[in-house]
Amino acid sequence: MNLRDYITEVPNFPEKGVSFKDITPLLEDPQGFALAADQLLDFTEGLHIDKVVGIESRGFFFAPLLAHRLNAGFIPARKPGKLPRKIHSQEYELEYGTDALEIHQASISEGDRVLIHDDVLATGGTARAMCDLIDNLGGVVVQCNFLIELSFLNGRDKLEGVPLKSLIIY
Ligand SMILES: O=P(O)(O)OC[C@H]1O[C@H](OP(=O)(O)OP(=O)(O)O)[C@H](O)[C@@H]1O
Ligand SMILES: Nc1ncnc2[nH]cnc12
Repeated sequence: MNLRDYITEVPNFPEKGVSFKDITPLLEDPQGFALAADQLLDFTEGLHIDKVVGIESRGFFFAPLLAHRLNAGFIPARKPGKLPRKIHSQEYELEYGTDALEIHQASISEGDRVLIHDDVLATGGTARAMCDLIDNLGGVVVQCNFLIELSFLNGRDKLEGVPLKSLIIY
């Protein structure tokens, strides 16, 4: 099976006009899961990576596995108010209003080479915020990788200069 065959498109979720890309069938299938993990890892071939940042919540499905296989640390980027120690925060724009992502300040050291992983690149606001957060802490974003890219939303335009890789492009 092709990776795309594991994704179910759900029309009008979570709101009218949105075609939601549901990755849970891929997660539920051991072959699909392994194929996706292997191909995400292939994207990082030849790169030295110290830390893998996964974005809450769907970025948490693969980021820890990638970190383990790369012998790198896993860093959860969380929605506000969840992390107990000193944090760094970055706001980003949603269709209506703003949200923010936070990581522990101590999680990134100056010069750390960081892979950012999330399930979907849509408008790019989330990934841009994450890149800015890592930059501000002195880390170097060596790649952002995604299971799915919704190319018609032009997320790449917000991430100019950042190496981007996506497994499935709509
Ligand atoms: O490129 P963008 O337009 O910023 O959108 C992409 C983000 O949207 C989804 O997360 P969501 O906020 O729905 O949260 P979830 O992972 O907790 O479901 C997805 O998992 C990405 O993180
Ligand atoms: N259409 C979509 N499907 C799944 N996740 C998303 N995140 C943002 N847009 C999405």
